[in-house]
Amino acid sequence: MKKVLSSFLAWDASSCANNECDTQRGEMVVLVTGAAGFVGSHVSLALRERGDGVVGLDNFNSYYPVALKRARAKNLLKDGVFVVDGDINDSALLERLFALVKFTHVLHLAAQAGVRYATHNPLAYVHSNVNGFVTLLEQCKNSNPQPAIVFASSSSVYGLNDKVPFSEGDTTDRPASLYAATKKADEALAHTYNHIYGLSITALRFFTVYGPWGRPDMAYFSFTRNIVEGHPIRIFQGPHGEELARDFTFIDDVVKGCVASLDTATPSTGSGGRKNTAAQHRVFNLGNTHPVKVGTLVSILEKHLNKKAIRHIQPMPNTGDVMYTHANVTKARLELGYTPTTNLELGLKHFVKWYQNYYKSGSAHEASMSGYKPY
Ligand SMILES: NC(=O)c1ccc[n+]([C@@H]2O[C@H](COP(=O)([O-])OP(=O)(O)OC[C@H]3O[C@@H](n4cnc5c(N)ncnc54)[C@H](O)[C@@H]3O)[C@@H](O)[C@H]2O)c1
Ligand SMILES: O=C(O)[C@H]1O[C@H](OP(=O)(O)OP(=O)(O)OC[C@H]2O[C@@H](n3ccc(=O)[nH]c3=O)[C@H](O)[C@@H]2O)[C@H](O)[C@@H](O)[C@@H]1O
Repeated sequence: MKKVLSSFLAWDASSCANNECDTQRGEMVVLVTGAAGFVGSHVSLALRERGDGVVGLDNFNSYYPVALKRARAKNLLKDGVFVVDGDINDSALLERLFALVKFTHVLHLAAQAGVRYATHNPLAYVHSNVNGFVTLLEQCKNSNPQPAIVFASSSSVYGLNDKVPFSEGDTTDRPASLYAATKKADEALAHTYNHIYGLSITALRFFTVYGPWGRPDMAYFSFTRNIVEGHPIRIFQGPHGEELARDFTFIDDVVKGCVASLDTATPSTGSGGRKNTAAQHRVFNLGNTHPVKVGTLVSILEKHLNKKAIRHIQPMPNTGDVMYTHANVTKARLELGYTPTTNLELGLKHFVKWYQNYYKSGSAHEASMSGYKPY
């Protein structure tokens, strides 16, 4: 594997041997799990572009078209980021990877995402989001040096809370979906590994992220496809006819939040499984702070696509959705300098432009979601 990796990596791993990297100057060596995914591919590129060392890890599963994941990985390779094809549950693989590369940071984005699919395949969530996370934490705990960890939690942990906007200190004990419950478990596990082993861990609660190279299972993407192809779309509403709303957040803003979280992450204080002193344990909302109704999102898409949607208004299925999300990002602004700058109108314009250009190639139509049709 060393030979394979070294031939692909465009940075000098030896300069970061013995943990001599100065993270304040951006000289980080980052393992990005889920690097072939939507958020992972964007952050990997951003890190690489400013000169950090990046190695990706992704199992290229078929939850949505594998061709899209392969296309993202191909783009990354052009910029010197090699994505290892493997599972975060493979502890032997992780051990070999960490022996080969002295990671200063781990950006952990690999997960089974999607709220409603959890009712179809709950064990996929337990496999990747719970077992996989513990396997990765164990590897980080046993590494010397121990990398600082930043990982993706989710706005879904706020569950059935109706106090808005959501702040990090709010309770998260009423998850509405199994997906949310696994993200809540991740946050609890992060606390434990910080408490016992001194691992430095930051949880980022993303709010419905969208943009170019996005996820075909998400509403903005599947709506676009259906509008273009002349198929109806289903718009869910609450039990009393209320419209659902989301704090849709553009990918570039989320990338900035991820990079700032890595830049401000302090090193872990344990070594080789032993704790020395308490290390950093943080939680941040990364949202847009302006919730938009799903029907309004559809109207914006109609405008950018110059085509009307066939709207079917339906009761929200009992599959884990919440009515409303809204982030308070004061904490992220103060500690990370996070300020979202792209509104939904502009962000969807970027997405539609990418969609129209990318789909000319047609390659994202390949593969399947293991027979699962979410919409
Ligand atoms: N996109 C959003 O709106 C959003 C919102 C909140 C939280 N999140 C979280 O952010 C992270 C990234 O989300 P995304 O939208 O990029 O999703 P994504 O599905 O595009 O990316 C996740 C990647 O992880 C990989 N993966 C899954 N299980 C794996 C395993 N066991 N081993 C190795 N690789 C594995 C997948 O192949 C995929 O490429 C996820 O943790 C997700 O739960 C996303
Ligand atoms: O912020 C989050 O934590 C979550 O954001 C998204 O989940 P979701 O908000 O459900 O995103 P979409 O699947 O794109 O749905 C957006 C909205 O459209 C609605 N919708 C979805 C699908 C559909 O056919 N019709 C419809 O009205 C949903 O009910 C929801 O209100 C991601 O898919 C999750 O992985 C992530 O954890």
